[in-house]
Amino acid sequence: MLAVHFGAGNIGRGFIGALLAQSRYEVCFIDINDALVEALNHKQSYRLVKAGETREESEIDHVWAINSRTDREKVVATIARADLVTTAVGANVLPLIADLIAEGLQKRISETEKPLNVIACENMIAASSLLRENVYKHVTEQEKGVFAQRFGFPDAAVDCIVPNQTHDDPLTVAVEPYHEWIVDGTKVKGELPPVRGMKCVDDLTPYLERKLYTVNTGHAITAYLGYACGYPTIKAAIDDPFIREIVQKALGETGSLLIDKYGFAPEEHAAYITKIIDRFQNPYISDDVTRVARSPIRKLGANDRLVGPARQLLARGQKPENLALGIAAALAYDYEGDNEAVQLQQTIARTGIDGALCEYAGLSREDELVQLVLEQGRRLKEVLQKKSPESLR
Ligand SMILES: NC(=O)c1ccc[n+]([C@@H]2O[C@H](COP(=O)([O-])OP(=O)(O)OC[C@H]3O[C@@H](n4cnc5c(N)ncnc54)[C@H](O)[C@@H]3O)[C@@H](O)[C@H]2O)c1
Ligand SMILES: O=P(O)(O)OC[C@@H](O)[C@@H](O)[C@H](O)[C@H](O)CO
Repeated sequence: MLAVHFGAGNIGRGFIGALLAQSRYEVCFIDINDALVEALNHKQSYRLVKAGETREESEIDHVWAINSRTDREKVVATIARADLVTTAVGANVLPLIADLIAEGLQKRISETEKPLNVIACENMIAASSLLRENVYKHVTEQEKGVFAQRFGFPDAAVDCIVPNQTHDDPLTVAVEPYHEWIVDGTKVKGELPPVRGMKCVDDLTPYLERKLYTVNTGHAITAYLGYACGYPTIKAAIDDPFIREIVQKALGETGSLLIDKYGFAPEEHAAYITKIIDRFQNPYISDDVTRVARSPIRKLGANDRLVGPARQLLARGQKPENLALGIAAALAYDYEGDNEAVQLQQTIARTGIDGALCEYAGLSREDELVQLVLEQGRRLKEVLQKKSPESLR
């Protein structure tokens, strides 16, 4: 079996590609990073390290790669004969790879009637659906009919922390031992050849929202508060009692939303939160706050991990003060190495915090959430000033 996976980065090599290879797929990575592609083709394997107490190591083999910038035709031909296509390139990149996937699927139609599934493993609600929408922009009306019958774009929830890292061998990747990969089984076309660690469900939304609004909400707030307090890593940030308390309370807020919407058992959800905070404290992983905080404009999106649950809670008559404090911290994120942070700060300088929330989170100036974020922004400033006036950015 052949899997084509877009994005040979942290989650591509460390999680999706590794599980596929361990499930006896030959994995063809598609990337635009020359050095990575060359190294994968040279070695055709890489080392996977489980960053836990026992530090298990294994060799992932039967892998190779294509550079989609220089070898488009090869990518198209490989998609045409694949048994599965997956992505982990970043949500913002999905529209940029859609034309290439469309071309591969067009070629496939002329060669075989076999169905194929394309699963976007990105941190957002309905990433595969977004990819499908973008792929359909590149095909004719007539082709759309065949595409709809033959090609599935099941949405998915993926969870495994893979930090940025450097090793002597740049292909080596260390990942946390925990992982979860849940796929919307109702959108699968034909048979999905089994993948170790992948679970298909009939109703993905509760799992997807539980993951995004717990793991990623907590992670983002830890990162933005950690950055504001001058901590370099997620572990250092979550070890700070002030940050841990805010994160715990914010996850209490999203928890009440998730329990209310989907009927999760409160004790089980509390255990889920505890487990996640433990994962942030993993002493065998060093995860930079700037990785987790990356792309603050995307993270401030209307349905994303911060504003998404906060809006829903307000609509239910609840006041998510700790989420609002997390949003205020995200708006303060001014790391110069992050293009979105730079753009965010320019927008704030031009239009104010409320203007930025209107532009990026789809809110209006009168929205209760905007007022709550402004209020919590003042609280955050006071806390930080008391904590360490000299570290206040
Ligand atoms: N790292 C994690 O802990 C984690 C966990 C779950 C989900 N995710 C999600 O997985 C996705 C990837 O995250 P990551 O941490 O692996 O990022 P990463 O930066 O390590 O990897 C992304 C890879 O995509 C490649 N890429 C960029 N543009 C491309 C293009 N046009 N065509 C082909 N390849 C392209 C990059 O060169 C890079 O190798 C994101 O959506 C992220 O939210 C990450
Ligand atoms: O990948 P992002 O930028 O959406 O979010 C950063 C982290 O929160 C994320 O990568 C987590 O490590 C991951 O989602 C854990 O499963």
